[in-house]
Amino acid sequence: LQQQSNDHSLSNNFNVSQGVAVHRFTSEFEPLERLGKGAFGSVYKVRDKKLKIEYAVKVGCYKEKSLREVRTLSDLFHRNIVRYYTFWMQDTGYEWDLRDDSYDSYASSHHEGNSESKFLYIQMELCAKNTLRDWIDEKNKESVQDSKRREESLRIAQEIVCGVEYIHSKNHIHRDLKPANIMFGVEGEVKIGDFGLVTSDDDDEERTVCKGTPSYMAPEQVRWKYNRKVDMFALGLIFFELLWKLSTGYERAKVRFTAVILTTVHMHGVIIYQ
Ligand SMILES: Nc1ncnc2c1ncn2[C@@H]1O[C@H](COP(=O)(O)OP(=O)(O)OP(=O)(O)O)[C@@H](O)[C@H]1O
Repeated sequence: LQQQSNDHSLSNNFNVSQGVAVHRFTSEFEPLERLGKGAFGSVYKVRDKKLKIEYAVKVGCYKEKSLREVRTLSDLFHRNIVRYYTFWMQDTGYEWDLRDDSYDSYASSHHEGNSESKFLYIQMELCAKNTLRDWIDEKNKESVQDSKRREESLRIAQEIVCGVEYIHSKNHIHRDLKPANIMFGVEGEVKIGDFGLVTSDDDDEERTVCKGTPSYMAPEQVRWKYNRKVDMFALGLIFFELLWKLSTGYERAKVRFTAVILTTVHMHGVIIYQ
């Protein structure tokens, strides 16, 4: 697998995709299930036909910016970060037909006449289906506060911090940390995923537009000038949700409001007396 990963390094893949790999997805993998759908595209559970090993493959329209997810993932190797294997581009997309559980590949319709590859495929390790969002929702269903919740929350929180610390040590900012982007590996270990909004900690150009998920975004993230601390803001909100039952949007908004006030106080040295 390491060899395969090396063979298909960032620079090699362009050549591979323009040459032989036109239908690589369906020729090498058996798609088993659609795991999720996001802004970029869909993520599929697949089985490698030769190796008989299951992976996750993310399929979306190719844009120059979508390569930053691949670039970052290929730079990261950590137990708490979803493992990247390889990527390639095809001029055919892929659509899972939910009505009859069948699937088909399709040619791009919106870039017709353009001979360049138009779909990006990212092969990753397969994580458990339930994300941290599901874990929190499940815990919130329990009427009495589960005594194990604190214990498990602490372990999860520590692992998220480990992953984020590593991302920052490589000079990246995730920018979209939220429970739905935190998954679990085979041993229940945390796996941070969805690096679609990742940016470099010294790349001002990428920060001219407001990006992220509003309910987890640091207040300064709407402006151009911010740094890795925006990830820490999101972490704080995730820790609240891990530990306490914030079942309504109103409760969530209250926590976020408090967090914004505290951040403002911290950033501007303002003390508010009530
Ligand atoms: N490696 C993986 N293993 C298992 N499931 C995954 C994996 N990667 C993603 N998923 C599932 O697919 C869903 C969509 O993935 P992801 O968030 O990466 O896509 P996206 O298009 O970038 O979404 P977004 O709109 O949040 O940016 C996730 O919520 C998760 O449930």
